[in-house]
Amino acid sequence: MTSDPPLSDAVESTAEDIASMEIRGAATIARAAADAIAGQARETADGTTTPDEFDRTMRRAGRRLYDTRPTAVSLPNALRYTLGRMEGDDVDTLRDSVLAAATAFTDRLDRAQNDLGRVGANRLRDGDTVMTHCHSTDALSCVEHAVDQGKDVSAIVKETRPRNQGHITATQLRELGVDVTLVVDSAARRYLDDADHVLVGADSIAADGGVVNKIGTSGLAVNARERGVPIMVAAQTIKLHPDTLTGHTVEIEMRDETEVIDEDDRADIGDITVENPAFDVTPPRYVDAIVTESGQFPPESIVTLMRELFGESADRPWEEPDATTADATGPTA
Ligand SMILES: O=P(O)(O)OC[C@H]1O[C@H](OP(=O)(O)O)[C@H](O)[C@@H]1O
Repeated sequence: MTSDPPLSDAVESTAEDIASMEIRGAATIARAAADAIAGQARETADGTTTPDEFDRTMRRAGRRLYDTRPTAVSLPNALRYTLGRMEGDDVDTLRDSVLAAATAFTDRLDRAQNDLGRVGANRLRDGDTVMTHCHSTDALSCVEHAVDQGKDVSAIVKETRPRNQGHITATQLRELGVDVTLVVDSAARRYLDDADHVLVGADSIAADGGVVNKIGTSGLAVNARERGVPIMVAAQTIKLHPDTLTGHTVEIEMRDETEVIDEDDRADIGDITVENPAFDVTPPRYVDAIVTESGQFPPESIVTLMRELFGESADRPWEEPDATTADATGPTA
């Protein structure tokens, strides 16, 4: 039996960069995955490949990308869109169908983020202060549109340990001309009295309206509710997790402990356990609005939009055609 040929550099390097978080953020991961699938399609359609081999290689590329990070559903949704539209009886037609789907997908991403930003901006008033957590391009789009509308917006930016994505948020908000106050995560409750909104993104949204986002979001939301500060989640519809329609839960990624403490410090402390969950689940009752490119929704009604977009269940085109569909389950927070 011959072994499978290596996957393209586009897929291998994208998979490595997603796993190491060189490429990060749910929408950015989705775009990179679609581009990598297009790169694989171009490379595989080299004139010697059969249609069956093309199909098998593309699915293998999808699996390589799928296996990198488990929580952000934008990645499998990008694979659903691109591989799910692969069709044709010859390799050129198969390749062209994948390339067209990848281009359509990335165009939709741009439009969705822009449309969502306009909706989110309507919730922000002149003079408002938002508190942010992590770095979300969807959330920043809302601020950018508010600024474009001439509104003066300020931000309290949580650092977001362990990887400090708050620094990226602070940099990009400054580029928009927004006044930024950077705080450590544990100072959030103290500064909530100065905030008019909590504004966060999402990695996945479950059918019950639960929001899976960077670890610390749920605690922030509980504190914000106690202080009466509304919680707005900016999430284009590729963040909707169709497997949750059929009762599956969203797997929470556990990352390496060296992100939390370096090996020397750890050795000095002695025998301890270090846990590093990347995400948590904010129950729908703590979320005021989910802002998408299709308008804003109370979390309890997001399931309607999810059914419209995905039907009752979602395909897994990165799997072999005869593979069983079991396994989107995993530990949840
Ligand atoms: O798609 P956009 O809004 O850019 O990002 C969505 C989310 O992705 C990030 O995760 P990570 O930093 O990749 O672990 C954050 O949790 C952020 O809210």
